[in-house]
Amino acid sequence: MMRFLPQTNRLLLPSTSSTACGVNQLRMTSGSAVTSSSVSRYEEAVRLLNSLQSNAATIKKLRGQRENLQAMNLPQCRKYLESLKIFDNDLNALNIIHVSGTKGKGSTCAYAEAILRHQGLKTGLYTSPHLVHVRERIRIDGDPVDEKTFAEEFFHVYDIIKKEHSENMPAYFKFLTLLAFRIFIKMNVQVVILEVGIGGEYDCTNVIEQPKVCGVTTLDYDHISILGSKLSEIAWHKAGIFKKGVPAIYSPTTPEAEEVLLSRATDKSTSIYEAPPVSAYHFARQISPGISGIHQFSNISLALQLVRVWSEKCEFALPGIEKREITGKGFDVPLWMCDAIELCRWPGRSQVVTTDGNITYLLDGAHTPKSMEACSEWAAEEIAHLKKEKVKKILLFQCTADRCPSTLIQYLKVGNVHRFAIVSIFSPLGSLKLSLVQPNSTQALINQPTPQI
Ligand SMILES: Nc1ncnc2c1ncn2[C@@H]1O[C@H](COP(=O)(O)OP(=O)(O)OP(=O)(O)O)[C@@H](O)[C@H]1O
Ligand SMILES: [Mg+2]
Ligand SMILES: [Mg+2]
Repeated sequence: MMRFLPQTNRLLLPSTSSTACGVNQLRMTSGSAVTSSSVSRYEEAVRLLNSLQSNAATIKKLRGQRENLQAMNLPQCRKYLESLKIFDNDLNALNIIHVSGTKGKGSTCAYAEAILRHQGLKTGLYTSPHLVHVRERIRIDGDPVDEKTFAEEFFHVYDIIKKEHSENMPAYFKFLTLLAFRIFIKMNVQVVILEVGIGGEYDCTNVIEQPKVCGVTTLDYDHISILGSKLSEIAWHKAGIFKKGVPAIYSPTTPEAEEVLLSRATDKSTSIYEAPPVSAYHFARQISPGISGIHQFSNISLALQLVRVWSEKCEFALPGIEKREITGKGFDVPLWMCDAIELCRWPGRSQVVTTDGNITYLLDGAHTPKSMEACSEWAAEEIAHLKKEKVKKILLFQCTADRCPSTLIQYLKVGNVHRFAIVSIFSPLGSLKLSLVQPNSTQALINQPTPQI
C-alpha cells in the first residue's frame, strides 16, 4: 500500500545531522557500550534531577501562591525552550498526540504507541509516573531511553539551563518534559504520544502549539486542591490542551463535564467527538487486550480514534483503515491492530505477578474513586480465576502525595479473598514505602512492616 508522509515533516526525513533543528551536538562518552563512566554520569544525572524536587516544606509554602505559579508554568517553559534552542517548529514536527484526563492517560498512550509502532513508525512516548526508574517516562520505540543517551541529553539541558536560569531552575516534572522534547528531537522520532502531567491548561506539556490530535480520557476526582472539586472544573483544566483546528476526542463523561468540554472546544475552534463504546468497532478477531480490565476498553476506543485521526492528519495511510472524514464513529479494526492491542504492555496497571513462594501480587495504579472501583472489579475477576490455587493474593494500589489510603480503600470491594491490601507509596526518588490496609477496614495501619503471610 502506498504511504504518504507529511511533506513538512523533518522527522520523516533521514536523520543525517545531529545538529538538525538547532540543537547542539551530543557530547559523547567513549564507545557505544555502557562504560563505567557513562553509568556514573547517569547516576549523577539522576541525583541532580532528584535535587530539583521540592521538599515538603517548600511545597507547603508554595501552596498559597498556587494560582500564580500555575499561570507562570508555560511562560517559564517557553523561556527554557528558547535557551535550549527548541522552537515551535521543532515541537510541531514531532507529530504529537496529546492526552489529558484523570484516569487511563498512560494506558491510552501505551495503546496508541503500540499501534503506531506496529506499523514501523519510530515512536516517542512521554508518560508519568514511573514505577522503577525515571527513564520509563521517556520511551523510544516502546523502550525506556538508554542510560547513556539519558545522561548525555540530561547534561546538555541541565548545563544550559543552569547557566542561564540558575536562580530559577525548573522543578522535576518541568525539567523532564524539556528533556523529553530534547531527546525526541535528537532521536528523530516520527510521532510523539504525550501524556499531560496534571490538568492540562497550565501543564508544562501544554507548551506545544500544534499537536495533530488531542484526547481526554475518563474524568474523575484527583488533585482537587489544584483542579477543583467538581467534574466541570476538572474538565475545564483538561480541555486546556485543545487547540485551534486540532481535532479532540474524549471518553464518555457526565453531562456537566461534557458541557464544559464542548464549550471550551467551541471557544477554541476545535472539532470534538466522543469516543464510541468498544461495541461500535468490528475487530478482525477476538482480542485479549495487553492491559486487562473492562475499564481498559474505553482507553482502547480512545486510542483507536486518536490513531485514526493522527493518520488522517499526517496523511500516513494505515493498512486496512479506509480514508474517511473524522467522525468519531467505530470502524473495522484490522488483524494487525488486534495484534498490536494484544502486544501492548503497561506494567503496574492490572498486572498479575506470580512468585515461586506461593504469592500472587495484583499490581494496579488506581488512586481515585473511579479507578479504585475499576481496580476492584479487575481484582475480583483475577481472584476468581486464582481461587482454586493455594496462593496468597496481595493487591497493591498507588497512594502518593497527599492522597489518603483510608479514603481510597472504601472503594475497594474485593471482600475477604485476600488477606491484606497493601497500599504502595511510590516516590520519584525510587523508594517504596508500604502501608498495610486490612480489607474490611477503612483504617490504614500506616508504615507497619510487611506481614508474615
Ligand atoms: N478508563 C478508566 N477508568 C477507570 N479507571 C481507569 C481507567 N483507565 C485506567 N484506570 C485505572 O487507573 C490506573 C492508572 O492507569 P493509567 O496509568 O493508564 O492512568 P493515568 O491517567 O496515566 O494515571 P496517573 O494519574 O497515575 O498518571 C489503572 O491502574 C487503573 O486502576
Ligand atoms: Mg494522575
Ligand atoms: Mg499516568
